[in-house]
Amino acid sequence: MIPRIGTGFDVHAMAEGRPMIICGVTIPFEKGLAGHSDADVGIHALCDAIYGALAEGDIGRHFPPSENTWKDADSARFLRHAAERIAARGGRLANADVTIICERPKITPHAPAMRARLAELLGVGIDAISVKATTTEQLGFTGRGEGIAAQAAVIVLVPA
Ligand SMILES: Nc1ccn([C@@H]2O[C@H](COP(=O)(O)O)[C@@H](O)[C@H]2O)c(=O)n1
Ligand SMILES: C[C@@]1(CO)OP(=O)(O)OP(=O)(O)OC[C@H]1O
Repeated sequence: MIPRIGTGFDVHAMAEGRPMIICGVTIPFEKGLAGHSDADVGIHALCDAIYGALAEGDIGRHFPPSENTWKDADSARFLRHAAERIAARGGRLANADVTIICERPKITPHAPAMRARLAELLGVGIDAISVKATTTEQLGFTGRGEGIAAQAAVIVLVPA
């Protein structure tokens, strides 16, 4: 097997009256994230990292925002698809590392549940999945609480 790296990045704006769903976990918070789907910024970055590792485009190619089917869609659907693409190539996910960038909500208390959910969706052990967080020291749109960013990196092993 040969290792292929992939990276992903996503941003969603904060919005009133929406759930705050990050890495498949609903977090109690006064706002949520706006998007065409459920706006799970962590899963979207992770999907893009996997598609990138496979050189199979990005989440918008597989799930176009122009298609009403994906309105308010559970992003678990997208991550399962990314996992299926790894399997279709005869590969396996070696590891994934997701970073959530925001001041609030605090992510660390939810990181164990997030890791467990992502591992379940990807069909890998929890040790293969990392979820961590950082602020931007109150700078920029994340610092002002206008939105949340996420970045992800993966190593996918594929047959030579
Ligand atoms: N939304 C966040 C942001 C950060 N954390 C945790 O706090 C630590 C310190 O953050 P800095 O940006 O000051 O480096 C960070 O390492 C995380 O453990 C968090 O849980 N949720
Ligand atoms: C996930 C999709 C699905 O329509 O919609 P959004 O929730 O807007 O999320 P984004 O990260 O902008 O990716 C684009 C779309 O593929």
